[in-house]
Amino acid sequence: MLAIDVRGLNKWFGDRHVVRDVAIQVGQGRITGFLGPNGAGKTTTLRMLCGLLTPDSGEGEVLGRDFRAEANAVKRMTGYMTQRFSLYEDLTIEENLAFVARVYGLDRRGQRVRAALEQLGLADRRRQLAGALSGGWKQRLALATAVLHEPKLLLLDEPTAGVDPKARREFWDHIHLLADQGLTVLVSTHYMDEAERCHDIGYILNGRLIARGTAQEIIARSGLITFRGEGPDVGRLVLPLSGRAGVLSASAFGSAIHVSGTDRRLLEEALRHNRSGETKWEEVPSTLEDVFIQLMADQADDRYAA
Ligand SMILES: Nc1ncnc2c1ncn2[C@@H]1O[C@H](COP(=O)(O)OP(=O)(O)OP(=O)(O)O)[C@@H](O)[C@H]1O
Repeated sequence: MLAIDVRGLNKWFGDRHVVRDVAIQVGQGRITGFLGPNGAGKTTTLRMLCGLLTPDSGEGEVLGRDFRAEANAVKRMTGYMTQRFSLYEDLTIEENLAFVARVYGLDRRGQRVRAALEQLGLADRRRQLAGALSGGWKQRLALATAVLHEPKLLLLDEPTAGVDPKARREFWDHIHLLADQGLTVLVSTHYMDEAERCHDIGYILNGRLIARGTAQEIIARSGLITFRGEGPDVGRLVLPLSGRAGVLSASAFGSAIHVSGTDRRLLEEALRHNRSGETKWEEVPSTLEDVFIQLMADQADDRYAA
């Protein structure tokens, strides 16, 4: 079942066309990550889908409603967790939840607060002041407040920026539990590890949705071939390789470099040319990061062409 089925989505800010003819379908209970450079139009797209921002054009359904005519109904069924979520630092976890429940005029308040505390593993800490919590726990509380009204759609804006790896993992485990219960999740992110935890990915560039699918599908469709080079000072090869024909991207990963392209012959020729004898090359499966680096490089080329 589709939670989102929208086409022809456009948005202008003044004379700037920031979302261009986006068509998108999202299955119910799927977690979809949206990636793309700063200012690409991710947040604007997601806010329009959730009824938080009025599009200039577009038609279709979100959560079974006409997403433009019934934008308010869609908005009410959406939970929104922004990067800079606001909590009341001098209230406890439980008081924060109870406060949000009152502000939104929710029914069954006590029951909802108890359920959210349980669901997100906050019950033992419910009397702790929000201000005294670590980043990971604050973020979990923010998630609890975002789902208190039992939304059908959850919008997360770079949800684990600045959170340590253990807390990130636990946060994502909770997101998956919510999705398993039918919640559809849209995530805007710059982090590859977050993207890899999503079921599907959308890549937005200059307001256009240019890649869509699972990580594996996007990697396969890119046709990207990647070689990994290892050896002493291998990082110094990044610059000379970057300029060569057939090399779409070259970048350092720890003590190795990844060199990618779509034309095998040209790529191998470039590597042969830079062979120093000390560098060992092996072909490796392209990663999502390799593909995104290439997509970003394409954008740079577009700019030069414009
Ligand atoms: N309310 C607004 N008024 C005018 N311009 C806006 C408004 N909101 C966003 N923009 C512009 O629209 C473009 C797309 O912004 P958007 O926030 O959707 O990008 P993004 O892909 O989410 O970027 P980031 O990764 O930096 O969050 C940007 O150039 C931004 O400056």
